[in-house]
Amino acid sequence: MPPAHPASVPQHRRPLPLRVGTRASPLALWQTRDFLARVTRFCPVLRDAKAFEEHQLLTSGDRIQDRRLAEIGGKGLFAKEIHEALLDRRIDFAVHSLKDLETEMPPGIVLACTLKREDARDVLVPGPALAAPDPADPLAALPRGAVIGTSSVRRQSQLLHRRPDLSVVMFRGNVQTRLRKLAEGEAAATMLALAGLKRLALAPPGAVALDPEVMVPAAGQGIVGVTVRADDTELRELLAAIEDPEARAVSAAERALLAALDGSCRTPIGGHARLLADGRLRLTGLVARADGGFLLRRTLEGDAAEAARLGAELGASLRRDAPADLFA
Ligand SMILES: NCc1[nH]cc(CCC(=O)O)c1CC(=O)O
Repeated sequence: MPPAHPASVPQHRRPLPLRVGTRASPLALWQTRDFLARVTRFCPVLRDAKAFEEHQLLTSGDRIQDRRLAEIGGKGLFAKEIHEALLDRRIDFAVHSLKDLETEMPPGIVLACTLKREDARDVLVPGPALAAPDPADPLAALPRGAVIGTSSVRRQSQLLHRRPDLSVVMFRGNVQTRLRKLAEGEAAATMLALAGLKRLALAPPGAVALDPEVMVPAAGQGIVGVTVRADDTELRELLAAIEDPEARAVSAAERALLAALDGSCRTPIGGHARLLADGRLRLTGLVARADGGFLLRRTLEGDAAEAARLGAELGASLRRDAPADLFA
């Protein structure tokens, strides 16, 4: 799809500023400001310094720091209060990390725009006591019995499947908090999304990216998504014009996979799609047990125009062949 010509962007007659909702973490703020910069490049009438007003919102996911997301209700927790602000008309649109956004939007809210994907891979970050891992096989290099900090059941299951000798301690908080815990020796290494590190211009020494076939990323990882009220035609048109069609296709596949598998938010699930040179789409899905004792990974290729159908099909196939208790 060719990028829409700027002339097709609607003139904005509505009162300014447009109010943008965001979480307050450094990563969320970076993503929000990057998004606003894209909008103003595309729509010069919004270049005015007073065109946007940033509303930082505290979500349940930010408040609850002592438990796994999987235990307290999963993804929706980073978006609930933001959805409420949209529906209450306290904000006009909101910027999210797509991987923290539930697959089904609440009534009245739509995912209007997905931005160009940053690197979707996870990285292994060694703490100060560890030698830099071998980039060819980073997980093999971890010392026997080492303690790895993560609170993601998806990362934990894939790590323990490969290395049952390792143990895992909970690491929550934003990217900076987790790096501080690592520096303080709470774990020998941790795993983070490369996208977050790149956006924050952080390059922890020894960090190595993990092959997405070895550590299947989360659905939507590295993609920023923007939500608006379904009835806000004007903003929906503007946002549709700056959408990245490739990000829309891969996220449609990954999110349909997630939706098809989503029996319980405690289930480790991975989903990663990429567009091939011939316009086809290749999707890898993973479902596992948190302790790594069971792990099923499958790949499917199909027409990128039918990304969501492909995701649903792969999700159904994984679900059929995984133990039923994973979806209880
Ligand atoms: N769950 C927190 C979160 N949500 C999005 C990112 C990274 C950026 C992205 O995936 O777009 C992170 C940090 C991490 O997982 O290390």
